[in-house]
Amino acid sequence: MALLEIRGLTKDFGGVRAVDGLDLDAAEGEIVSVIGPNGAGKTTLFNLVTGMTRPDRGEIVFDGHGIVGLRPSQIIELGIARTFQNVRLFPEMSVRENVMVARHCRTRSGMLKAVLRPPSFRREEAETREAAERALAFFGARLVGWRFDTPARSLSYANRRRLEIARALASGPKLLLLDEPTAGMNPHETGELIGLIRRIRDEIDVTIVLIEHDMRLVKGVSERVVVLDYGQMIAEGRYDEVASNERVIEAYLGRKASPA
Ligand SMILES: Nc1ncnc2c1ncn2[C@@H]1O[C@H](COP(=O)(O)OP(=O)(O)OP(=O)(O)O)[C@@H](O)[C@H]1O
Repeated sequence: MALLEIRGLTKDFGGVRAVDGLDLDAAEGEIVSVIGPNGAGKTTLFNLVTGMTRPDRGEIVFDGHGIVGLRPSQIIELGIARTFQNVRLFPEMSVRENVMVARHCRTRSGMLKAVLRPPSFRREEAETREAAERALAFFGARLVGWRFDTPARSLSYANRRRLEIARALASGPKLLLLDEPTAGMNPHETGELIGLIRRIRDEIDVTIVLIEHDMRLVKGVSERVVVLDYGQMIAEGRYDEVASNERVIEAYLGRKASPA
């Protein structure tokens, strides 16, 4: 059984059908890229899976649970984490704190314990801190050591994007959704990210679905590529299969990104 099963997913915004009867699966441990021209419905798909938007029709089953109608926080607890197209961090909080916040969906202490700070709270906080530091260590030296305590706003753009991924990992997901992880990165940084995404899958045992316009990354990481256009899946397969598919080439003609 697939880890994620989407059936007949449909979402309208006024007169626009952003997602149109979509069926999509992701198997455990797979890396799937979702590509398509601007406005194809990719981000709406992520918003539907994470509970930020409610579908008009269709089913989303994750790890055996129907998740349509659950709150985003419940979906995170079940094991789906995401990053956003535009970086969304707490700029004044430190690098470590930004990641610790995400870990709180796995902790049990409430407000009262946070004020009284009994030993059980302090133990849990130490564990949260260690989990955050482990997630940050995934990026080599870039986000560790003295950077643990620097405010997120002082990081370079590429490091802020890395921090977002670390934060998503700290929530302990089974499924990681990355929305345009290379946006704003230079070719060298993109090259690094290709290796990193594979390492995350191999070492943390997480399934990854990503939206991406940079075809170098799509080619470099995907086991399967799904192409959307006007909310429908128009092609699916290995990168070289979809890149030479006539419907895909046609969908991209005259639009921004192209599957070269
Ligand atoms: N909240 C909203 N209200 C109205 N229309 C929306 C909303 N969100 C998305 N849409 C519309 O739904 C369609 C799909 O948008 P979506 O952002 O999902 O596409 P996308 O494939 O992620 O595009 P891009 O590659 O540009 O990020 C577009 O026509 C968009 O204008």
